[in-house]
Amino acid sequence: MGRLSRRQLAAALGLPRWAGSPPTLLLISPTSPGCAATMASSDEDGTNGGASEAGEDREAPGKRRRLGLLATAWLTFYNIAMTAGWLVLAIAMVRFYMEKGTHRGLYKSVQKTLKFFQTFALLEIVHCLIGIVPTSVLVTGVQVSSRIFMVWLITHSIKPIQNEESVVLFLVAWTVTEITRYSFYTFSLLDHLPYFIKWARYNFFIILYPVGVAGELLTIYAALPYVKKTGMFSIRLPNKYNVSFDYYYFLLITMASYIPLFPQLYFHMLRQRRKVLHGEVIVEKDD
Ligand SMILES: CCCCCCCCCCCCC/C=C/C(=O)SCCNC(=O)CCNC(=O)[C@H](O)C(C)(C)COP(=O)(O)OP(=O)(O)OC[C@H]1O[C@@H](n2cnc3c(N)ncnc32)[C@H](O)[C@@H]1OP(=O)(O)O
Repeated sequence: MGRLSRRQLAAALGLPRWAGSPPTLLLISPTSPGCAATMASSDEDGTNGGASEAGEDREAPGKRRRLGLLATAWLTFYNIAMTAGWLVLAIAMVRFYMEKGTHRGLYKSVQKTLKFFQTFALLEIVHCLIGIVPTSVLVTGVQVSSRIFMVWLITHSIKPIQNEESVVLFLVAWTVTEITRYSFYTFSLLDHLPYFIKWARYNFFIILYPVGVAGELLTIYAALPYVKKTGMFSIRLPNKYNVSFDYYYFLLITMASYIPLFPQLYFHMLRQRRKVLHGEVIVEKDD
């Protein structure tokens, strides 16, 4: 029996063709002079940019690739569940605010739903790892882990900050983003993507990303005095393992890490926006 190529193997397993090592891509924009920069960026961020094969089945940017039946069914279920979860959260937040007229107590009233659906999003890293979505593991990993960190190690663990305005800031930014993003994926999978959803997916983030990040940073900042005072999650010397860890300094380092990481995610989304909304054509170079 002859050896299967990576593509044949992926097809046999019902996985998309980008499973395994991604092909080298060129992004060519017929309308934009930024072609060289775009080429570089696609390689830099480690994604295949959602590109498909050159040749007879080359697809337009943003057009969905063929997935196995099982993968499509799972992703459709996952995206519908996530859209519904974040919609429930949005409705609960609006109702809370309309009834109470204050943001105080809002986090407490929605925390269970938030924790459940944000933690469920860890599956997104799995989706990338097993190759059923073509997003970069690194980009998704940073995005999801920073959210998990905010939910569990900051807001859940540090009760005195739960009523900060900054918590509402990131909650609103995350909620609007996720309703848009998961409904975008759902409608794309069903091949009925309304233009408004596509437009919203690649425009809302321009405002929501900085708003969300500002909310996250201000919340961590508000947590600092409490963490310093209580020494929570910190390990002091001497101890039998001879290890020390200071959560306060860890938080300072985490805040500083937003400086290099956030622009990368933001520019990644701006590149995706150019590709999907402004139709930069993707040509694959054979590897
Ligand atoms: C331990 C502590 C660590 C702390 C570290 C701190 C540093 C943190 C620094 C930065 C922190 C950022 C924090 C984030 C805050 C916020 O979220 S604020 C609110 C605003 N946020 C956003 O706007 C988020 C934007 N992010 C995203 O949209 C994505 O999450 C992404 C991961 C960045 C990926 O986007 P993109 O590259 O556009 O890829 P995809 O949308 O995933 O699309 C690629 C193709 O894959 C298909 N696909 C992906 N997922 C699915 C799915 N679930 N179902 C079906 N299909 C999917 C998608 O359709 C695309 O396919 P094609 O169209 O065929 O190409």
